[in-house]
Amino acid sequence: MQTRTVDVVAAAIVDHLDRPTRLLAARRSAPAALAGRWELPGGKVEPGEERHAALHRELAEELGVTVALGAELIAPEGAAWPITATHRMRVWFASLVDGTPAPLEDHDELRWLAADELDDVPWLDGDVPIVAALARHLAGGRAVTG
Ligand SMILES: Nc1nc2c([nH]c(=O)n2[C@H]2C[C@H](O)[C@@H](COP(=O)(O)OP(=O)(O)OP(=O)(O)O)O2)c(=O)[nH]1
Repeated sequence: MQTRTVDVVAAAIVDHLDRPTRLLAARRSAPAALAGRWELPGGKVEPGEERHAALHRELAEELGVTVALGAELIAPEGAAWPITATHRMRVWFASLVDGTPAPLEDHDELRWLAADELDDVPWLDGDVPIVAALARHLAGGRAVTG
């Protein structure tokens, strides 16, 4: 039987899209198997929902913020990052437009991490290559505007 792939969207929220130096990381509080691991805020795209709309909805629900989306962080093989055997994730850079991020839902801690601090937290396994790509952007100081 073929398993359907679950589409996830997430945001690499940075301090500035024109010269990113820090990334907002979120620690999961549930489910138990993932609690304590760090990720990019976001979630599953609902049936019939457009990806950007899903991402804005998730960020409002989880962090209480509005963002401006920048460039997409494209995976080496196609746009989507294969985060688990059944889930693939699209990632966009984003910057805050309104609200102060708070761990309202699904997370119990948030941290702004500089390029040399990204390894300080235990990321979800599927995020490790994504974070490595993000580290290069933070260190490189190039614009990630849309
Ligand atoms: N949001 C997010 N999910 C990730 C990341 N890396 C990773 O492997 N995942 C996995 C964890 C989950 O199995 C899945 C996303 O599910 P989720 O629980 O965040 O989605 P959701 O907010 O829509 O949750 P729900 O409605 O199903 O409760 O993708 C990441 O960086 N961000």
